[in-house]
Amino acid sequence: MAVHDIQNTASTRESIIDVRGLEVGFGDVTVLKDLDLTVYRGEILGFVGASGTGKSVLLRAILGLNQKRAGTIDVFGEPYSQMDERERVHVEERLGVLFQHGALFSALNVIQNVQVPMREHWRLDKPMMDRLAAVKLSMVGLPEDAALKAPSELSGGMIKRAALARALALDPDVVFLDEPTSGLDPLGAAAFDELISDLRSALGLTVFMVTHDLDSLFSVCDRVAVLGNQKVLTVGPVEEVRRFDHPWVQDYFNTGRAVGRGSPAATRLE
Ligand SMILES: Nc1ncnc2c1ncn2[C@@H]1O[C@H](COP(=O)(O)OP(=O)(O)OP(=O)(O)O)[C@@H](O)[C@H]1O
Repeated sequence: MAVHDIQNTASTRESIIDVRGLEVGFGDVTVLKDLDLTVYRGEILGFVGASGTGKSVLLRAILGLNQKRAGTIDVFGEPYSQMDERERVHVEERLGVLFQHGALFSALNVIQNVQVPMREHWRLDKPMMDRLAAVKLSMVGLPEDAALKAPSELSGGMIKRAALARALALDPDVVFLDEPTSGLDPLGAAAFDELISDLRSALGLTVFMVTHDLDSLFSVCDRVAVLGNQKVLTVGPVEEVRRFDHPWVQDYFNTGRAVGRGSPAATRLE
């Protein structure tokens, strides 16, 4: 079945990630099949679907961390799987990732965490890396004294911000966010959404955001893609996607649960 693309703007916008006919599975289990999805430069794309449908599997497949069985994934117009090592490393530098729960290295302090990608990809002396990492921490709104703290000393919101600073370490074109607001209180989640939106405007970022958070979809996402039946069922502006005739979509968006952040109803969706 072809993707139901409510707002097909392919002719006018630059595709940054183009997934066609993707199949990913593990052993006897097929998680994704015949999946098509395009991410356009400069947009914030929200990616939703029931728990366990394969949102993180897709994110990891795009990053080359999950093997695909079939299909193509083009990143910046080039097929990822056909790149040589040098091209792949270059593309990796343009993709920042905030994994679910932040995934900071517990043995490193905050500024050292931010410097991990810099050490892997760049040859810079320590004073320069310290200066660059400090800029990233300030961009995500962390106070200066957070730099030398261990991850265990940070609040949930600060962990997300530190992980975002690490995702931004190499000045990427695209950031992948896996459930960035999960575990945050309503105000913290709203502040994080605002930060994403501000960074997109300031840096011209493209954002691929896996989320369960309805408020994020309505407040910051330009388009929303829905994963179901192993593929993208529909993609478009949230106000149109919410009208898509599919039981999960109707249940998720339109059963009175798409209400304010932090309400008991909204919390059930986390
Ligand atoms: N490395 C792996 N080996 C085997 N099965 C896997 C692997 N990674 C993911 N899966 C399976 O793929 C399915 C989809 O997992 P995934 O984490 O992508 O779901 P999700 O949509 O992100 O869920 P949630 O919203 O709960 O985070 C699950 O059944 C999961 O067990």
